[in-house]
Amino acid sequence: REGRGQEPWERSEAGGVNANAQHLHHSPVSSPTEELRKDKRRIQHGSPCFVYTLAFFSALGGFLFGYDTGVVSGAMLLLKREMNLSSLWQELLVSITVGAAAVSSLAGGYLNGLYGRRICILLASFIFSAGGIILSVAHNKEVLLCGRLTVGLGIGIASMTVPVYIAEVSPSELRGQLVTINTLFITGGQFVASVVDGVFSYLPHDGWRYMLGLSVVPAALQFLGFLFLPESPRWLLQKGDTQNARLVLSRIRGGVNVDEEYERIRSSIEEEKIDAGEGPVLWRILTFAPTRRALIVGCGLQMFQQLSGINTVMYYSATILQMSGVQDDQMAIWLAAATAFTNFLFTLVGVWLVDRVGRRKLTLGSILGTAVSLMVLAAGFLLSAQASPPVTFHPNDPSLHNSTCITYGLCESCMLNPDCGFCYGKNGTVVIESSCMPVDAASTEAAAAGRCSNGTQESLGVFWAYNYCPTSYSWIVLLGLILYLAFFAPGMGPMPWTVNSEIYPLWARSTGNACSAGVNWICNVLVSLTFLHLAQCLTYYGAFFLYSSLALLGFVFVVGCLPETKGLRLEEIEPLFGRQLCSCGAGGSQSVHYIRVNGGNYRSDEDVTDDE
Ligand SMILES: O[C@H]1[C@H](O)[C@@H](O)[C@H](O)[C@@H](O)[C@H]1O
Repeated sequence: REGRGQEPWERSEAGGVNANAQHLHHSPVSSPTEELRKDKRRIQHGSPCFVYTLAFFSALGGFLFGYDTGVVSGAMLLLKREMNLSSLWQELLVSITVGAAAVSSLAGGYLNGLYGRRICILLASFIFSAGGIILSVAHNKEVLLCGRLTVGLGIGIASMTVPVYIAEVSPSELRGQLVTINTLFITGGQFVASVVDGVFSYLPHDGWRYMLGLSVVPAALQFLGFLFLPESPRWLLQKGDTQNARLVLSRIRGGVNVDEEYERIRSSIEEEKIDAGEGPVLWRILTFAPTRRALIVGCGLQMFQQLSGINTVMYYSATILQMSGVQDDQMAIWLAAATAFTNFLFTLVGVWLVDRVGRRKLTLGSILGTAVSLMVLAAGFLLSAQASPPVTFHPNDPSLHNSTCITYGLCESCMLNPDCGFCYGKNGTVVIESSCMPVDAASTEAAAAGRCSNGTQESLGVFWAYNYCPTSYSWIVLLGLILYLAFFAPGMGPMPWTVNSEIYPLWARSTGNACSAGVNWICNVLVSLTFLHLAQCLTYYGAFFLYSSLALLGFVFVVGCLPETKGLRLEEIEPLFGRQLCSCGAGGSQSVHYIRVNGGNYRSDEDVTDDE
């Protein structure tokens, strides 16, 4: 398109670059005219009831994504004892799911283009069900690994298909909210997983079978639901199935007249066919400037979501809470559920805000707040490290002579070695007679030898701290954790998924989403696998300062590159990427509407106001 002299899309704010452009301004704050317009659209789109049903059944994919990634930590506590798992096997069982999700999300782009969204969702729910069954009947670690891999394949396909499907069936004024519901379901899945972990942790034998197997229920529900739910009308139209596309669109819109919407999608697909060029889709995306920019924005958002450390914070929330003085392990499990619930609750705020304040402002506020909260977390860890209690007691047990644990002089360095824990007594609030001991091979809840070989025994005045040090600055860490979730969950949690579902033209949508979801999963693996090493090299506060700097970098990226897509139709979004990448974000806050002027100049149904 570039260099053709005339852009098929014109920005009304562009200073009249093309005199043919019809334009429509509308203020970021809801004016009475805008409200009227919204009412008119609502009437035109009929009852959104069916769309909500579609969103619900699709978002079960998000629920399974959250459940299967969240449930494993609790299951692992039981599994490692029952199956005598080495730490290599534990790491394998946790990360194979995320790794498989990375691969299958990339493959999902191809499958989506070929077989459509509906078949992909059916496939994902079938794979989820199969994975759940394999996991619940597994009798050895190899079968478990196979189950975790299967579940990961389902997660990857669902993670890239569901947002695309919801975006394609939603009316534009509800799109942000409905796609964000998918992330609400992800965090809901993580919360339910943590409750299930809590409940079944009281069932030491086979409790993990229930934890891992319960996901079959929502997976089967989604599969059954999608047997009766329709394909995306946009995909049908793209494949030339015009009759079904019109039927489905009319069904989704509650039987009202869909001629205008249908024609608009059809003509935009026609135009895309001319624009899209030749060769593999990824190649075409990369060689066509607007889609290339959209891909950079989409992948960048997903990358910064993971680099700002959400999964580390979630995973280590139990540790963070233990630092704050929660000594009891059962209690820590329930407090981790409280963390997951907080994440869920603040995602709900995001659902409420996304179509009100828009994607750009929400993401900006969220990532800035995330960066500041990470600094608070880091400061809490720094102060705790500076006040770290020294090792004052060196037990004379010959079995310990080869252990590196006894070489540490401070709790801080002892705690950063995953093979060691801190064993201490208390005189009031003062730590006394403290030693650094190797951890028991069977459980991190006790030392391999000495006073703490039975774990914490308050009645004897003996305390065992694995992964944390007793500190009086823990409240700062706790404050940082709460602030982090409050800022991250409404914006940086859902927006990367929501924005990606809408920024690509139809021909590039599945491939664009596959790539950005792939980036999300790859960064997820990277961050989770490197955290412990990072903490050992840089300490906890160093690691969190690093995440904070990365979040600040993300802020700059969002300021420059993320345009506002609120209220625009999917067919109206591509031209937002018509300018240089770093200036794509500049026009975002103006909420300008675009109207296609190629061929017959289309008037949108909003072109009825006097501000034309
Ligand atoms: O958007 C989600 C959500 O924020 C989850 O809490 C997180 O675990 C995922 O990695 C992320 O993609």
